[in-house]
Amino acid sequence: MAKLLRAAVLGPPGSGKGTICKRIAHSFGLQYLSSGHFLREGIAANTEAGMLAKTYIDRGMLVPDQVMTRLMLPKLEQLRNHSWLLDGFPRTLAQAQALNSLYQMDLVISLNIPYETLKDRLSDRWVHPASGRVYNMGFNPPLVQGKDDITGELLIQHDDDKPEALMARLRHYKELAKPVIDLYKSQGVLHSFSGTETDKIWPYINSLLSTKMHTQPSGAHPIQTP
Ligand SMILES: Nc1nc2c(ncn2[C@@H]2O[C@H](COP(=O)(O)OP(=O)(O)O)[C@@H](O)[C@H]2O)c(=O)[nH]1
Ligand SMILES: Nc1ncnc2c1ncn2[C@@H]1O[C@H](COP(=O)(O)OP(=O)(O)O)[C@@H](O)[C@H]1O
Repeated sequence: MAKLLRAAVLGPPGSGKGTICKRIAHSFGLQYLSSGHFLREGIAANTEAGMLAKTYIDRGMLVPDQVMTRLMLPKLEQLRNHSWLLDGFPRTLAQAQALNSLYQMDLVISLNIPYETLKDRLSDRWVHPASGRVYNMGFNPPLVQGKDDITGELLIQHDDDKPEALMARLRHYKELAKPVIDLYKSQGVLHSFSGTETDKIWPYINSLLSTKMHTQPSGAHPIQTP
């Protein structure tokens, strides 16, 4: 059985996790799972977990660990015969330990982006709720302003992207992400990237994934998730 790739991208809100995960999934045919997207699906579907998550997200807080592991781990179990890439999970040490009890991570990418850049990006972030497709008026604008390229449906801005919510989110992110980053550093699988432009960081990530994927055929599956 070819060894499968287990990878994750960590970073504060607006750091480009989703943008980079989409590029990796597209270039390497990896299954891509976004914790934020699954949470928003639960909120849109009015599930019990979704309603609970919304109370935390609206206050710029992280959703409780047991809600996140109950949401994410069964999805990974369904993909046990595929390589996969995680966007935005794990975000706390408890989540990382729950993940590590089931899977040995091969590669964890940590994005270090300056606060001012995050603030500017999030103020221009527009999303298509149903698909999770993300746009940015400066970086990747929609073909028609305010409309999703594929469906033509209206784009929205997340309440938690507003500057006043960002400070809280960033503070929470930093204090909770540090032990996760230290854990993967101690396992020798962490790769950190700093900068203010995804297009400048991408070539390094691309070559890192190429090395990882070619040293262990991933059994990758060509189906993309949004
Ligand atoms: N100006 C600019 N915007 C970017 C860049 N990379 C990503 N973005 C946009 O910034 C916002 C945050 O990116 P996203 O991938 O959603 O970050 P995430 O919150 O970490 O998943 C989105 O609107 C992206 O389209 C970049 O290099 N420059
Ligand atoms: N792994 C996680 N653990 C706890 N909360 C999470 C997790 N992933 C996402 N969330 C919550 O959902 C919100 C949106 O997540 P996401 O879509 O990844 O956006 P961002 O990367 O901009 O924070 C986060 O701000 C956080 O409140």
